[in-house]
Amino acid sequence: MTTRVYVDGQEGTTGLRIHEYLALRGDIEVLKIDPDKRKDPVERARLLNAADVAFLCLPDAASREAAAMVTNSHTCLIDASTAHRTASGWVFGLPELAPDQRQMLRQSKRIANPGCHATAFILLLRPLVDAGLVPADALVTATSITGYSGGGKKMIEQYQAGGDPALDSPRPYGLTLSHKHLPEMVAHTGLRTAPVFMPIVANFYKGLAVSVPLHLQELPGMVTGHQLHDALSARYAQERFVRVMPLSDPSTLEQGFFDVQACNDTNRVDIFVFANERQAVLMARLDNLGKGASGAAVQAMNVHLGKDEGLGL
Ligand SMILES: NC(=O)C1=CN([C@@H]2O[C@H](COP(=O)(O)OP(=O)(O)OC[C@H]3O[C@@H](n4cnc5c(N)ncnc54)[C@H](OP(=O)(O)O)[C@@H]3O)[C@@H](O)[C@H]2O)C=CC1
Ligand SMILES: CC(=O)N[C@@H](CCC(=O)OP(=O)(O)O)C(=O)O
Repeated sequence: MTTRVYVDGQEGTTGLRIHEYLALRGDIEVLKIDPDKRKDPVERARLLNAADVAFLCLPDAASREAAAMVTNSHTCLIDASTAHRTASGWVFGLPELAPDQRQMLRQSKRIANPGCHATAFILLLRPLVDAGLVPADALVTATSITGYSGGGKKMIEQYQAGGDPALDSPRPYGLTLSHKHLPEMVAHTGLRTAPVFMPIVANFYKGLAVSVPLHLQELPGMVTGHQLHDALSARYAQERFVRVMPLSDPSTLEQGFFDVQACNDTNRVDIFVFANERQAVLMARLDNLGKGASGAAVQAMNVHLGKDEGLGL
């Protein structure tokens, strides 16, 4: 039996990439909206209600509007926006979050997929908070380096137009210290306090790496880099899309520089612990359009439908 899928926001960065994944599948019938009607509420409502699964690849306000248009109990919504990530009644679309997450995704018709920075941050911290190695009341900081496609169509156009020398160098942002991913970072790690979070966008298309520095002496007991690494390795041992790299990854240290783009065109997250006796830096890298957005959305659909989680890449 084929699954009928509609992508609301089909012309956007996330929507287009989801279509590329769906095109590889024989078990999916894609419901397309006439391009002239793509913002027509009547036509959108018709297709949203006709779909078994509908992806919302829209700005937050339009996602809330789309969710309200679904009047049947059958359609499963998978929202890529920030609108519902901590909302009650919605399950967080990160299968690797906790042992019972897949079961919750199977049962729910409302799935809110994580933000790209948040995916990396949560996958680093959640197992360590659960294991008591990082206490829930720890005060944590995080930096993220991201490609410009994370900013959607407008930012992509701005970078690709060229001619603005300010865009040549990396640009820190989120300097109001209220980035939109902070609520989900708190809600899904178990941390009580939001991290000080500084994202940096740079002049490359895609790829993202979040870094979390830790002073080991500030953690309870005598936590070592080995323990942090062991806890992450144990949690993700059975996860096909999360790879925990060797402690203080020798090949990265040999190169001397971290490659932010090495997960591009995959649905993978690579996790690193670099450590000495006093300090550690946790790092997670992913493709912001893959595991950070469209790949994750298709994976969540596969989990919901009880299908193989692979994306057919
Ligand atoms: N890019 C990324 O790395 C990630 C993005 N996300 C989230 O996914 C969502 C989509 O992001 P992204 O694809 O980057 O954004 P884009 O700006 O690339 O695309 C958004 C699309 O939504 C369309 N749209 C806007 N309003 C409406 C409406 N009322 N009805 C129907 N369509 C509408 C836009 O149309 P038009 O073409 O006319 O502008 C556009 O095609 C956002 O909430 C974003 O935050 C999540 C994770 C990562
Ligand atoms: C470079 C850039 O601007 N990136 C976006 C994040 C993209 C993402 O994950 O987005 P959503 O939360 O919108 O789903 C940002 O930091 O706001």
